[in-house]
Formats: sequence, structure tokens, C-alpha cells
Amino acid sequence: MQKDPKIIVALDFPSEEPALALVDSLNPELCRLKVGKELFTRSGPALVKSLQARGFEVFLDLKFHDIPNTTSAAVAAAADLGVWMVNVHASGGARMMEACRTRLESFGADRPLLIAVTVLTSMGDDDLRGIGIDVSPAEQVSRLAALTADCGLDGVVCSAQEAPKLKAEHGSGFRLVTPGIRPLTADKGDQQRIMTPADALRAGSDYLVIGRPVTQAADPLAALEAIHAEVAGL
Ligand SMILES: O=C(O)c1cc(=O)[nH]c(=O)n1[C@@H]1O[C@H](COP(=O)(O)O)[C@@H](O)[C@H]1O
Repeated sequence: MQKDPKIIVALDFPSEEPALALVDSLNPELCRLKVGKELFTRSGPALVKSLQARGFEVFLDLKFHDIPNTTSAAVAAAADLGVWMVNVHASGGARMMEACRTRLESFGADRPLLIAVTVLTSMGDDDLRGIGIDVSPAEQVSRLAALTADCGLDGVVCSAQEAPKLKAEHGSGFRLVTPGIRPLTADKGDQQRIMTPADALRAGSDYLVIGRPVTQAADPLAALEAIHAEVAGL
């Protein structure tokens, strides 16, 4: 396997059958896979094991957000599954994030990367105002990223638009995982804060989360290879 593929394909499928049909057309040297709420709720740990058995590393994207005791137990369950990355919502607060980080220490060097979601890439100014947050998405992302870094987590999920500022503030070791990636020819869909794959990496993204531009493509492997070629060498 290539040491550190930058592309994470989001397996947003309703069940195991179409997910595995797509996965069997992909190449683990070019990407990792993200399992989110819909697929995990249907197919659970067995599906994660099937993906790992096919040579793919898995980002378990369940965006945990609960009291510290519950959330830290959930990330430990993810670590038991042997996933590469797991995430929580930064808005769960410092005590929650610290409890998760501490709990994962017992898994040693093989522990999953622990990443916090800042402001969802589907949200803009109006959405934030609607939940009582009167600063821009970029300001709220900075604030939550600083809290995440203070808690010793490995990085954040953010939009690539915020990446230059966060890299400057937190350095290269703080991973930036960026959804809302759209090749120039792809539909924006429900995403608001978007960027092309190459621009996102130039902006400082470490990992590109890409769903529909690959999974809904007529030829998913060709779409993945085209994105891989676009970002090769960046
Ligand atoms: O945590 C995530 O992965 C995530 C955070 C975020 O702010 N925005 C976001 O789109 N995502 C996920 O990234 C994927 C994006 O998929 P596409 O919009 O189809 O490329 C989906 O699986 C989302 O759940």
C-alpha cells in the first residue's frame, strides 16, 4: 500500500451490497475509506472488518458528541475495531475531547487518529446564526480548532477554505481532514464551503474526503484515478 493515501472515499451507501460493489472496483493504494452513520448503522463492525480484509484503512466517521464518559467509551470501541481514524464533535467541549484522547492512550502507537469536527462544511453564516453562533464559519472553525489542539487531539475536520489559517496557527503535525471537495466538473450538491482537490492540498489539507464525485461517477475507479493524478506530487 502507498504509505499515506491522501484521498478518503466516503462510502455513503444504504447497505453493504452496493458499498462492497464499489469498493471492489477501487484500489487501496489510491485511497482510504470512510464509513459513516448510515452504512455503519445498517452493517456495523462486520462491514468494517470486510473493508480491512480487502486491504483498506478505515476512517470511522460517527462524529461522536455526548458526555465525556460515553464518548470516550465509544472511541475505545472504535480503537478495538482497528480503525485508522475516528472523530468526535469539537463542540462537545474540552473535557469530552480530553477524556477521548486519554482513553486512546492505552492503545499505544496503533491507536486511531482522533479528529474533531469543527463546523460542518454544509453550514454557512445563516446556519450558524440559526443555532445562536454570531461569528462567521471561519472564526468558529478557528476557535474550535484551537480548543482541539489544546486538548491534544490529532487534528480537525474543516473545509479546505479554512486550511491555510489553521496550518499557520497549529503547524504541520495538526492534521486537516477536508470534505466539501469538488473537482471542477462535479455538482456542489448540499455542500457550501467547497474547493477542488488540488487547491485543497495546496491550501494545506492533509486528507481529502470525497464522496459523490467518486461514488456516483459512471466509472468510479476512473474518477478516483483522475483525482489521484490531479493531486500527485502536491
Ligand atoms: O466528518 C465528515 O466526514 C464530514 C464533515 C463535514 O463537515 N462535512 C462533510 O461533508 N463530511 C462528510 O464528508 C462526506 C462528503 O461527501 P460528498 O459531499 O458526497 O463528497 C460525507 O460523508 C459527509 O458526511
